[in-house]
Amino acid sequence: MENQPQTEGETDHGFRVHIVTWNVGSAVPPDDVTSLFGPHAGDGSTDMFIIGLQEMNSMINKRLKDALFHDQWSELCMDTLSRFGYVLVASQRMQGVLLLVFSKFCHLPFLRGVQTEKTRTGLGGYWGNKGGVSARMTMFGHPVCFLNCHLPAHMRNLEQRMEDFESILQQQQFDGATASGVLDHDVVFWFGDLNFRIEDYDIHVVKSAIDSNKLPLLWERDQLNIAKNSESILDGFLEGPLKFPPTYKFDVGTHRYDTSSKKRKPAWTDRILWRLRCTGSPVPTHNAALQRGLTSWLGGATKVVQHSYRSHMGYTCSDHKPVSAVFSLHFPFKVDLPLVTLEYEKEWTKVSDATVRFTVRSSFQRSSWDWVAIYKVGFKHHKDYVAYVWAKADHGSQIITLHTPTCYLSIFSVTFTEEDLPRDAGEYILGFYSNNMNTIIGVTLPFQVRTLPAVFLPVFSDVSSEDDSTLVLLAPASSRSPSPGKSKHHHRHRRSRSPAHSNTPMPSLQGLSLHPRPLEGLPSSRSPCSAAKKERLVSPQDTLPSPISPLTPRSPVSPGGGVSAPEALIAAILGEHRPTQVTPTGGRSPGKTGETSL
Ligand SMILES: O=P(O)(O)O[C@@H]1[C@H](O)[C@H](O)[C@@H](OP(=O)(O)O)[C@H](OP(=O)(O)O)[C@H]1O
Repeated sequence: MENQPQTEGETDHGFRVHIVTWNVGSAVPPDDVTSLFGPHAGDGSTDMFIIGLQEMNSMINKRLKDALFHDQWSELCMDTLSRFGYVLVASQRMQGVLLLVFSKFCHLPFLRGVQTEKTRTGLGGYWGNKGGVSARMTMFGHPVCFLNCHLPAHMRNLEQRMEDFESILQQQQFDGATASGVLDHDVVFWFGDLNFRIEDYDIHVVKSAIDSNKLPLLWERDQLNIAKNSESILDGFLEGPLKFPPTYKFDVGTHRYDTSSKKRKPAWTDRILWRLRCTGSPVPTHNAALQRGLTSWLGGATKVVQHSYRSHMGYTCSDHKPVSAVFSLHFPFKVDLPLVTLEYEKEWTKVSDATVRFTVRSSFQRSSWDWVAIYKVGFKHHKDYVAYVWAKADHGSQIITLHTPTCYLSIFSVTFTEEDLPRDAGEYILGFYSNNMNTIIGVTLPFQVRTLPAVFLPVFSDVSSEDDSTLVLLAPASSRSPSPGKSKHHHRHRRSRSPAHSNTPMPSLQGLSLHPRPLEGLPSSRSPCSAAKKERLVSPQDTLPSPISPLTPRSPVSPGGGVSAPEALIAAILGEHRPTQVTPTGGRSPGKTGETSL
């Protein structure tokens, strides 16, 4: 029963995932899609938002434009969700089929091994008007896959739908030893315009069942419900009750079912299902006996509870209505030790103090193209930074190496230049981007930056504050002061190859003050994304501009590539203070994996 939908509002404190699917019928996006994300989109109760669209306008001129910029739907979703503190983690598009994965930024360090796939099934596999796009990752150590499909239309094509789904599942293979196929993941969410129809009844019977709210009559004639009893490929897929009317097909601009000459029968074409692997992923540890014991003791499998499954009948721009579902995921254990932790080295009371220390676990494989960035809360994706500096393994100044029972930790520092520092007041975070893992793998809590009236600020001197916790960053107007670069008191650690360096003379800085944000973990800012200085990242390797999608993995990463147990968990269970030692040479070398062991 635990996998059965609960009634809305039931108390549950899992990891909340909100999924939306919508066949947008080539429509231009409406001005506001906030309601798709539920009445509580901004209250931080949702951990991830997943959006699957089908039939986005993919005419050739539109696709060229979208290739140069983000498509309008992605922009709209990013604009909407970034206001609430959600960051785009993955996106995959195939012609009109799009998948967007957003997460609260505080979860980014624990979403690893992000990979995407796409499979064309249109025109015998040559055309991407139909098919599937997916994104997979481990969430706190547990492999989860999201698959958005657009299957063939029309009542008669039931068999083709099943064949296409099977072919998508077969063709989508991810790198890595575990969870290489979609169904190998502990949890799979399958959604989209699956195009299943209501059999037998004619259009009048279907419409009258809808009008008289006798939906259960139609459930038993729904092709997907019927197929679940006979098609082995559908084994294990679960779906909540269809308590909303069929979401297809409407006259565009109305709430009226199709009155065109096509006379399509209403159907629940737009669906959201989920599937759990029979046995969950094992608790990661080197000790096989310990692993078996812990896995069985902890229950082994991730549990999923559905909290709502509904349509959004108010939208009229497409011949389909959007459908959404909210789930909570209950992980038997969580891998929640960050691979990289960041901290401000000290109070940034002057420009030369803008130093960030970051601690890297030995098992994390660094790259020359990793960077530390300042992000304004409300940022949209990992390249939506205010500024960044390379965190090169060879250039970062290593401070110390600490040996712990399970690994060794190396501490480095990087320094932002005056030009890098935020000009806008607001909430910011620091993030560490891993090029190998193609994600932000370390974040700080948000901190406040306040602009102070520069006229009151002495040049290059600390400003006292009534509040002891207030950190004040001073930066004088250049017209009133020498360049800090020339000041012997304020030597700036300008990195010769810092991507954040600009040759353009920068406008003078306002006085800024940084305040540690008192709230723990949860982003609450709804401020729109900063229009502050943005510089395109051009790595020394790159001769071309950055990829169009900032989230396209540059190199395959290996899912399930060995996530070791959280020490605290093992220690707690074993009653030991010191868990089994994992040495850097203990067979846990991350190699090329995207999911580096702890
Ligand atoms: O645009 P695509 O991806 O090639 O496929 C079309 C799409 O599935 C439409 O929803 C469908 O219209 P209906 O929903 O009205 O059936 C149309 O059928 P049609 O050819 O009968 O118009 C399909 O050809």
